[in-house]
Amino acid sequence: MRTLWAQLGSIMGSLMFLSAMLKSFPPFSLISDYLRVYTNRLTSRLSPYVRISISEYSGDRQAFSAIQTYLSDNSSRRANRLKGNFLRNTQNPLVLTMDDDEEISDAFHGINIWWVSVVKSHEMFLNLTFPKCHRDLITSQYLNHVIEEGKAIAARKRKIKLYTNLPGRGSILLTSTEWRDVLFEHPASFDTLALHPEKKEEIVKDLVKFKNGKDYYAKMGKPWKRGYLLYGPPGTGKSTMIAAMANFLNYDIYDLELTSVKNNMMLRKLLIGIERKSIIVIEDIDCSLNLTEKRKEKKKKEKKKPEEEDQDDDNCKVTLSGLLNFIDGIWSALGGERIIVFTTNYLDKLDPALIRRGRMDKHIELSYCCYEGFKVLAKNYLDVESHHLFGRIEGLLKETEMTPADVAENLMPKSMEEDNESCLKRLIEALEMAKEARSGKKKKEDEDEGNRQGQEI
Ligand SMILES: Nc1ncnc2c1ncn2[C@@H]1O[C@H](COP(=O)(O)OP(=O)(O)OP(=O)(O)O)[C@@H](O)[C@H]1O
Ligand SMILES: [Mg+2]
Repeated sequence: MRTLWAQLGSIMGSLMFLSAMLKSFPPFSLISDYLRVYTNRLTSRLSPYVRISISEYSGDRQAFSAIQTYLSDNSSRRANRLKGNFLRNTQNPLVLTMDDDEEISDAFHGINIWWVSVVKSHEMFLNLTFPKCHRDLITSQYLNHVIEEGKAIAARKRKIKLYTNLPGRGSILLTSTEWRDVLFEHPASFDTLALHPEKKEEIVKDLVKFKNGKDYYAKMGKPWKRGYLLYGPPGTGKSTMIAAMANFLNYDIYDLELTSVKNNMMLRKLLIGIERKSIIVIEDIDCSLNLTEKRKEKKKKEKKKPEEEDQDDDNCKVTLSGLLNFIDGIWSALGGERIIVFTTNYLDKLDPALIRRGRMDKHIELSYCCYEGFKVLAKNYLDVESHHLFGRIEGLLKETEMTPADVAENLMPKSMEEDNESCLKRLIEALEMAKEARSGKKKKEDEDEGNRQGQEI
């Protein structure tokens, strides 16, 4: 049928060509117009097909790119002529899309549909042709299906990126800063995180609620954002948890190095450049604020007048209020689906204003390795789920304070030949040493306390 129609189409095409030729001779221009109008009418009357032409400037740019994604996915499997584009910073940099004027076919509920990509005067059109009798189904259901499927394909193919703020290009004086991205390929997941299962489940549930919470936040009239404060000693998995969060949510990470942001204005500029579906991370927030404190002290020494100080605050550094504005003010106004994570080793060093509830919605403590955490690490590093030495390790973990980082280091085989038993024994040895050191320290503290009390008496 389509072949027959294609032949008829070429006859109509010839008539259109004739009309265009006649147009160039003024005496025949009226005939030319008639010929063109009637050929068009005849074509649409006779044609058993409908053609819809969608322009890239048709309004909803997102819908157009979703259709493109859907067609690219289909075309790379079916079309004979493809266009290849190379992407930066990806493992599979070649992206294939259908070439101009190449046709690909699709089917929906048994109906055949044909798509052609056409470029006219620098404008791209996606033309779809389908049998006239299915007009309602195609316009009401098929097009929605294509857009939704295209969005889902894009989400599946989305690669997580890690952004860091670095000095702007050409900025010798380091007065400007901009985001630079690399592909984020950290393998951490909640499955491989050494954490008590109940705590893990609670965090995962919280993240799922946030990710699916668009309507919920809108109903509450609150911006779609959530703040997490991760605190605990070094090596307890704070950074690893951020990586697991990004992989779980499929969000980009924006690692904000606050100490290299010169002032509030620069901070604002950076924040405006953050896309949605992102985790904004400020690691070691206590150190960033320390820096602010040190500047304050320095200024006190220089004995500046208060007005001068305020001006300096705006011009020379990121202030606590600038940061709070980012969390509550500007940040809230920037759209949604953003998570902010602060990490610190010292919870008590932080300004209460920064961590009050509502700003940091959830405080998560990451602490020394528990037995449940050890079992996860043993599975990760040795692929072992039970062993006769596990009981001994469980007892020792209760009596010591060893970080998951240290447990992992001891568990890791030192050579290809080293067996599980030897790795577990090394961990037991390290735990016993830590236990001894701990009891020695405690004894010394008790003695010191005794001496002190003795002196007081
Ligand atoms: N809870 C954990 N689960 C799994 N691995 C962990 C965990 N904690 C630490 N590790 C391991 O130890 C290494 C260091 O952990 P990580 O960098 O996440 O610690 P941190 O809490 O961010 O430390 P710091 O306070 O120094 O930044 C990681 O590469 C990881 O292999
Ligand atoms: Mg860290």
